[in-house]
Amino acid sequence: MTTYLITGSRPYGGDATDILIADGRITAVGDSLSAPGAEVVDAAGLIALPGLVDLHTHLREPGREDAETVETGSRAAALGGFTAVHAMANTDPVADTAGVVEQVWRLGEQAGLVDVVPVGAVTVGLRGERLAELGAMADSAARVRVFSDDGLCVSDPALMRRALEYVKAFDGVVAQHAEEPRLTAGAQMHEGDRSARLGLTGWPAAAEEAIIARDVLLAGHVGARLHVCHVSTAGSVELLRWAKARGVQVTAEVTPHHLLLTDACAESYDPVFKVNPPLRTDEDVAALRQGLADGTIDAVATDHAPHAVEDKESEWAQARPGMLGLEQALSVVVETMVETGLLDWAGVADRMSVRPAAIGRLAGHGRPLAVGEPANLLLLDPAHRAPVDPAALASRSRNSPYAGRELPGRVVATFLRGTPTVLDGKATR
Ligand SMILES: NC(=O)N[C@@H](CC(=O)O)C(=O)O
Ligand SMILES: [Zn+2]
Ligand SMILES: [Zn+2]
Repeated sequence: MTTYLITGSRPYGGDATDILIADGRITAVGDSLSAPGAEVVDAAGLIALPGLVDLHTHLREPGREDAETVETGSRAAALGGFTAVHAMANTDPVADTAGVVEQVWRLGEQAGLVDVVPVGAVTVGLRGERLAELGAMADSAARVRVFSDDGLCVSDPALMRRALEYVKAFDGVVAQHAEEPRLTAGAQMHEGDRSARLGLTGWPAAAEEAIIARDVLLAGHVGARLHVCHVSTAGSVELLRWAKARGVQVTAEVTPHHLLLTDACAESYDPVFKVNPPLRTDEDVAALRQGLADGTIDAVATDHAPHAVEDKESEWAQARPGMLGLEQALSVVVETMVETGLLDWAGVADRMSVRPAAIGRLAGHGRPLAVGEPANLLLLDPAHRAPVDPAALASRSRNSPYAGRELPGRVVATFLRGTPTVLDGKATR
């Protein structure tokens, strides 16, 4: 393995120093390190952070390889500074057996750009009728710990309770897509003044909050771990704060798009802004940022949801919900959380690496930048600003809500266990 000497970067935005990487680990951190034979990476002016961990990625393989594959999604992830991504189970076939999760895991190993960690479905075929083989997926080579029917809500409370009880046996967690389906039939966007004016059926905040309220009570009752996917409303943040204060083992994530964009985007009728849960109001965005800053929301997760052109470029009501996220996630967090003074760089590392790794029980990720640790890290140029060009994305899909928008920060390099997956801003494979 090549030895790398990263010179002059600022770990967690602190003082500039050198980092030496050998045999997949960080072997020295200090000033003016010398390492004969090492490949030198000049990182003056760059911030060093632990490799990012995404709890919520749609890689679309198997089934929709025209929209994304494990390989193309892994490349997008590496370019975004990620070293591990959780691959959601709403594929075709659904990842509800040991066979499918092992297939996804192997495809990730072959691509070799990030650790692809499969999420297992909670119910067979995401149908919400009976539990999938959770134990077999946990025991498989993929070692599944996160279970989710994401895309759909486990809406039956008795089934949700049984799933929570079941995953305790292997320290698993149920990641809930909180949407009471009886309240969102035909919903197209956030329910409020704007949806009324635009004539689009609304998705009320209460549809999300009702499920979160129910689920934190269930998780508290059975003593299990619950994770709430893509929290989008101020009321959800309040419920999470209440549940955590009562000692419920609940964690939650917010997406970059819910930190930046609002339902005003729907005025354009451009379906690139159609997503579940929908973009909400300015007040919701402010509460989500505050909740992430104070730790009520544990993590940023992308909900990277690639869609083929024919599924996205249609009229609003026909378009599939979901937007790309991996390649711009860190930039959006820099704009919404760092440049606003809500989080420092250590806080970014905590919410995008340390805590998501802990929630997914990924031992080798979310580790400090310190001697002896696995060399999973990224180098970011915080001064770089450029408009997003969807044609330049590594994802196979083009449904970026940030097209043409200028965002701060550029990932210059990513290392996965000491091997560069990105150098000079380009994927190495
Ligand atoms: N977020 C979305 O709007 N869509 C996701 C499913 C999901 O995350 O609920 C998808 O799979 O496309
Ligand atoms: Zn979802
Ligand atoms: Zn999702």
